[in-house]
Amino acid sequence: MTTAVDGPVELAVSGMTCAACAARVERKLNRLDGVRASVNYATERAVVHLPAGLSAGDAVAAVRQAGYDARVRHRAEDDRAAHTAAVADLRRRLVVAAVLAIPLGNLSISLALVPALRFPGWEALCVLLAVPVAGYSAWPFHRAALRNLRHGSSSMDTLVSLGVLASFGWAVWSLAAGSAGPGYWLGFGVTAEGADAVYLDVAAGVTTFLLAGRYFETRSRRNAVGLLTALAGLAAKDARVLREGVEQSLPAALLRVGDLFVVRPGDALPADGVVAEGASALDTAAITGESAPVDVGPGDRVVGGTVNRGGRLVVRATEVGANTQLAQMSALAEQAAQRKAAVQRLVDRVCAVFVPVVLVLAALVLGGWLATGHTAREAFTAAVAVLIIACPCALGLATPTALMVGVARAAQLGVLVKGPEALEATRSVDTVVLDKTGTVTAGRMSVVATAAFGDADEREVLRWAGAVEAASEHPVAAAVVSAAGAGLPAVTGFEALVGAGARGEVDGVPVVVGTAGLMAGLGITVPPEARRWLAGLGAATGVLVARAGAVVGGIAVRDTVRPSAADAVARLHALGLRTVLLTGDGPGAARAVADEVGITEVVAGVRPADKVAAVEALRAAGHRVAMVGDGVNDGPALAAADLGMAVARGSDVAAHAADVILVREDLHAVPDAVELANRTLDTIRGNLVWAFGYNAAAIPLAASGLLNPLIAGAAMSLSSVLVVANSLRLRGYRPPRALWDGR
Ligand SMILES: Nc1ncnc2c1ncn2[C@@H]1O[C@H](COP(=O)(O)OP(=O)(O)OP(=O)(O)O)[C@@H](O)[C@H]1O
Repeated sequence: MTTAVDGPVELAVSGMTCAACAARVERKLNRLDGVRASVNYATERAVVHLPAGLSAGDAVAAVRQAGYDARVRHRAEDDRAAHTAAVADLRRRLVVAAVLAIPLGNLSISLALVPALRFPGWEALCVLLAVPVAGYSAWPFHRAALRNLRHGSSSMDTLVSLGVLASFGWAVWSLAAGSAGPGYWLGFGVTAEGADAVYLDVAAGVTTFLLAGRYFETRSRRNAVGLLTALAGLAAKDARVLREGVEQSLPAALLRVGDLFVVRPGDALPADGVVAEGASALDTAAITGESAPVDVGPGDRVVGGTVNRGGRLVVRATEVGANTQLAQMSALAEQAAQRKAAVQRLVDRVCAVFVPVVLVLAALVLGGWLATGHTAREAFTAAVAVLIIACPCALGLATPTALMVGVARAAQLGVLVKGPEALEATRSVDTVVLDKTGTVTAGRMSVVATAAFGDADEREVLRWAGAVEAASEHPVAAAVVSAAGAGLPAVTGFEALVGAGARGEVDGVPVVVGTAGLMAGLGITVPPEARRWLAGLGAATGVLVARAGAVVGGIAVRDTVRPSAADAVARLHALGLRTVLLTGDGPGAARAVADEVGITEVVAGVRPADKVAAVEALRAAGHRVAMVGDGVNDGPALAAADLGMAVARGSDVAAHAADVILVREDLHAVPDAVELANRTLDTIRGNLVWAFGYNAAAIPLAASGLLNPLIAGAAMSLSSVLVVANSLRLRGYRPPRALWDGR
C-alpha cells in the first residue's frame, strides 16, 4: 500500500469502543501533515483526504499507532463479514459471563445468608467461577484499556476494566485475608451489619451487563449500517445479455454500455438503460418510494434496481456499474452518513476529556469517603460506581446512529440528502421556492394553438419556428418541433437566447422565436394584433415568431401540472411553510399553474440569471429559503438558497450542486424530506438530552454512594441500547400515504 491516492481514502477502523476512541483516531490522523480526516464511530470508518506524498499505508500506520487497527475499505461486504465476526465474539463472551455469573450470584447469596451451608474451600470455588468472567469475558474491555494505557490515554474501557479488576481484586484480597466474616456483603446492595465487601458478584455482574449492552448495541448498529448498504444490493447481480439473438447470463459487473439485456417478469434490472423492445410496468418503490408501478415502453428510460412487474423487456444499457443511478444514490447516502453533524463535533470533544475527568473524579470520591471517616468498603463502592456509570458511550452514539438511519430512510423514499448540514438546513426552512417548468409541471409541453399575423400562413410559421427550435433544448422548443412535423429546413447561425428564446437563419432569412420582451429587445415591433393574441391566451405560454425583422405569427404551448403537485403543496402549507412559484414564463401561465396547485405567491418573467436575485431578496427579507428546481438551469439559484433541492434522475444524480436530490418525479418528496429531517433532528436531540441527562444525574448519585455498582453497570448498558433503539425507530417513518396513494 504505497501508492498515492487521489481523492479521499476510506479506512475500516476496528477496535474503537466509544466516541472518545473515534476522536482520538481522528486527532492522530489529522496530525499527519496535510491530512484531513473524519472518523465515524457508528460506521467504524475513517474518511481520509491525503496530500501528495502520503499514502493510504501511512494513514493505516497512524491509526495503528493510536492503538487501533485499520485497513483500506473496498466493499460493503468486507464490513459485513468483519461486523458479523465481532458480534459472534461478543456473543461467546457474553454467554460465558452469564452462565457463570448466575451460579456465582446464587452461591454467594446462599453462602452469605446461611453460613451453615459454607463448605471448606467455598471462597476458592467462588473465585474460580469468577476468573473466566473477569478475565475472558471482560477481555475486550481490558484489551482496549491496555491499548490506551500504552499510549498514555484512557477511554470508557479504562473505566470498565478498572471497575471490574478493582472489584475482583478487592474480593480476592478480602477472601484471602479471611475478612469476609460471617456477614458476607452482597454486591446486590444487601449489606449485613459489620460485613465486609466481597466483590466477586459485582465483577461478574457488571461484566455481564456491560457485555450484554455492547452486544445489543453492536448488533443494532449493524442493522443501521445495513440499511445504508441495502440500497446498493437492489440491482440484479446477473444480467441476461442478448448477443446475436442469443440470451446469455453474465454477472452484472461485466455488462457494457450499449449491451442489450433481457429483463424477465419478476426480475430486477441490473443497470440503467432505455427500453428497446416490449412493454411492462416497473415497480420503482424501492428506489423512489413511489408506490404505483410505472408503465414503460420502447424509448423510455429505466433504472437498475427497479423490478419488472409485467412482460418481457429488452433494454439497451446506458449506464453500468458505479455510474448507475442506484450506485450513485447509495454512494451519496453512505457519504452523507459519514459526514459529521455540527453537534457531533462538540460531543466528540466532550467525550475526549470526559474519561480523564471521570478517573480523577473516582479517585477524589475514594479519597473523600476515606477522609470523611467512612470504611474502605463504602469508599470503594462509591468510586467503582462512579467509574462504571460515567461511560459516555450513549453520548457517542446519539448523533451518528440517528443520522445514519434518517439518511438511509430518506434514500429509500427517493430523497438523497448530501449530509447532516442539509438535514439541519431542511429543518430551519420557512419558505419553499418552486421552479415551474419541470418541477411543478412535468416539463413536457405541447402546442395548443398557432396564429399568423399579416399575410403569413400558420403552417409556414410553425415550420420556420420548428427549424430554429430543432437546435434548442428548451421544453418549448421540443413542443414546437414535434408540432411542426418532419422535413424541416436546416438552420444556420443558431443562437439560444437563454430565458427568452432562440434565433437562426432559415433558408437564408433570419428567424427569431421567443417572448414579446425578446422581440422588443431586438428592435422588432410587436404589432397590436400579436399583443391581443398573447393577452387572450390565459393559462398557455405564448411565444412569437419573427421573420426578416417582422412578427409573423405566434405559437401557444401548454405544460401539464404534475399530478401530485397540489397535494404536495397542501402538505407544505400544513407544515407551516410558505410557497412561492418562480418562473421565467409570463404571469398568465404562471398564475394559472399556481392556482391549479394552490401556491399563493408568484414571481414570473424572471430571467435565469435573476432567479438568484429573487432567492436572495427573500433571504434578505429574513426568510430561510429552500429552492426546488431541476438542477440544470437552476444551479445558481439552488446554490444561493439556504437549501437547494434538485429534481434529478438518472446518472447525473450525484453531479448536482444541490444539498438534497429528489430522484422521485413527484413533489411529495419535498414535504417528505422536511418531515423526515424534523424527525431525525428530534431523534438526535432526544438521544442527546437522554444521554447527557443520564450522565449528569447518575454521577452525583454514584459519588454519594447511592448507586450500587451493579445497578450502575446495568443502567449504563441500557442507556446505549436505548439510544440505538430510539434511532432505529426512524426506519418506521412513512409519508402520509393516504394523501397520495389514491392519485
Ligand atoms: N427556445 C425557446 N423557444 C421559445 N421560447 C423560449 C425558448 N427559450 C425560452 N423561451 C421563452 O422564455 C421564457 C422563459 O424561459 P425560461 O427557460 O427562463 O423559463 P421556463 O422554462 O418557462 O420556466 P421556469 O423558469 O419555470 O423553468 C419561456 O417561458 C419562453 O416563453
